[in-house]
Amino acid sequence: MKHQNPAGLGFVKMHGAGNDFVIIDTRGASQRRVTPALARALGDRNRGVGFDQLAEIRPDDAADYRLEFWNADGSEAGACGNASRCVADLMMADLGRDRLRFATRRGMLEAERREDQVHVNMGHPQLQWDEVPLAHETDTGRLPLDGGPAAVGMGNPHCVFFVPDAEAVVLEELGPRIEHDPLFPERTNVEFASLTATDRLRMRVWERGAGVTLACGSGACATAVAAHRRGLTGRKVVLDLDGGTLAVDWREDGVWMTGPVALVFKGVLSPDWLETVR
Ligand SMILES: N[C@H](CCC[C@H](N)C(=O)O)C(=O)O
Repeated sequence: MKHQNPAGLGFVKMHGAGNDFVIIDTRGASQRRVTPALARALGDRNRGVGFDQLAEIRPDDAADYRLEFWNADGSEAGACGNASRCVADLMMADLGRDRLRFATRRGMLEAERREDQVHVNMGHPQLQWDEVPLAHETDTGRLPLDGGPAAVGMGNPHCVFFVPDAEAVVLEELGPRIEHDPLFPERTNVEFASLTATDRLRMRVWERGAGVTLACGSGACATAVAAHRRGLTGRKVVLDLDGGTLAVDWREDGVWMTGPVALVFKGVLSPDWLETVR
């Protein structure tokens, strides 16, 4: 009865504002670790499970746990705000706590449950360029820009464009061109935002390694930081993304981000399927 083989790998599927994740806990000593090939295979929405990012929970001496993030194309991401909130929601329930600390490639981050939402401190932004010298046909008149784009790091790279109407942007066309522009040797996530009120932005995103996604937490943080530095908004902003609404508050201690989280299902990857992953 090979389908009852207990060597399958358990996972949890969650999403935050439609930004969807597979979460795998590999803290157990005998657990199979995530590899780029496993991330790519699992990220396949036809032959795998499908996700925007895969979050791997690892042990950590100084924190409650460590998180590694993988994109659907098998590449690694240094940060993922929405997956951080989803995993924190799970772990807080497990640990019976309302706050925790987790280690990531960009450093130690913290999360808190306040009322029914999980807030995560994404750390301080890394300000690269307030205006990127991007020589692109983005400014052809088809997509008028409100100034050049800004480049903001949130542990991962973001290139943020302010445009009069983010809805009009053809993400599939511009996103990959900017993602792969030689100005960004590690590629970049790409955001388009327009101001809809003094404290509100409409934002759409093309993610490095994942393509169009319904939301992006670190992208929302980067966009809020860029909007404030450009004098468009204060330090607290609400962002309406394709899959829901996120709120960002750039405080003294870092950029806090919050929004909804949902547990979709728990599952077990079959050993037969795992065998096919090379
Ligand atoms: N969805 C994520 C960001 C993924 C970024 C990833 N695509 C990268 O390569 O940096 C978030 O909520 O922050």
